Amino acid sequence: MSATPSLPTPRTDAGIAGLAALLEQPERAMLAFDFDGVLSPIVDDPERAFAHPAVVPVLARLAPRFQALAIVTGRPAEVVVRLGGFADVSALAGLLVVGHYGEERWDARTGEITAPPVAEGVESVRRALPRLLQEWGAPSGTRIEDKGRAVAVHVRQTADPAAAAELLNDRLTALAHDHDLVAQPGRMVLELKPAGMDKGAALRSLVAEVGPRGVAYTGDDLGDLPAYDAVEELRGEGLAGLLVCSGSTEVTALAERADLVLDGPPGVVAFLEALAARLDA
Ligand SMILES: O=P(O)(O)OC[C@H]1O[C@H](O[C@H]2O[C@H](CO)[C@@H](O)[C@H](O)[C@H]2O)[C@H](O)[C@@H](O)[C@@H]1O
Repeated sequence: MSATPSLPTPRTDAGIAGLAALLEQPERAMLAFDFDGVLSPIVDDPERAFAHPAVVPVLARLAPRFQALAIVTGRPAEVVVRLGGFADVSALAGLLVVGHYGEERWDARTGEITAPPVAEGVESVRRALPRLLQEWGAPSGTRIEDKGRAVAVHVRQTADPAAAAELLNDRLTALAHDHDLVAQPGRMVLELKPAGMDKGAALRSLVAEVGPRGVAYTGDDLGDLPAYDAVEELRGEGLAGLLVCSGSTEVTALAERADLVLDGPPGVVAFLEALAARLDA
């Protein structure tokens, strides 16, 4: 017989209260997750960033227990649904997926995506980028990811990602501003996206819609910091909150603020399995 996995103890009082609220009233709590680096291990090719194999099974165990499960991603919602394998999983029929930092919403029941029109600047940037990257001397391995509603420039596959980011990030940020876009830094990536939406606004909007008493958010990257801010604000408004970090050596800003730091996507899966086991016990 296998032993029930043990739940880690959050390192803050607020986190201990947040986890207790999830365990005491899961039917009044929402679990929200980032995708890349949290539910899916970081890989070189964004198109191959499939969810950790244990993610769908454990989310399917948790879904009937919790008021809501949500994914809040910087990716297009459709991409995350595909890479995650979330479509057509009956236990996940209520899964909430918001893409592009909250601009897009996937409906699990119909498979449809709701979104505003694409910002004009995105098309101009998409056209200009290949030539500009060449002019700026972007090193071999620099990759453009056309996200439809945003454009990302990846340096993970260059020989020296830090040097490539040093060369490109200020230029890309100026380019974003010239086209009424904003620059969103991430793990060896800089994204040019429309202003006005971030994961904090997206999470608050989900909380307003679902109405939980407790919320846990798990992130790993700089784009998740506004969601951390939102959880802290919600705590101030009386909700129980748990800040979870999928830890890495690439970004440490979340680990400094988190109640619970886990060891990357395998650590996130182990935590969710322990949560499910505790609720099943
Ligand atoms: O909000 P997220 O779901 O975390 O999306 C953030 C970015 O994730 C992707 O890039 C990251 O993951 C890639 C695949 O593992 C990796 O190659 C890259 O270095 C990471 O930055 C995605 O490609 C970006 O568009 C997202 O903005």
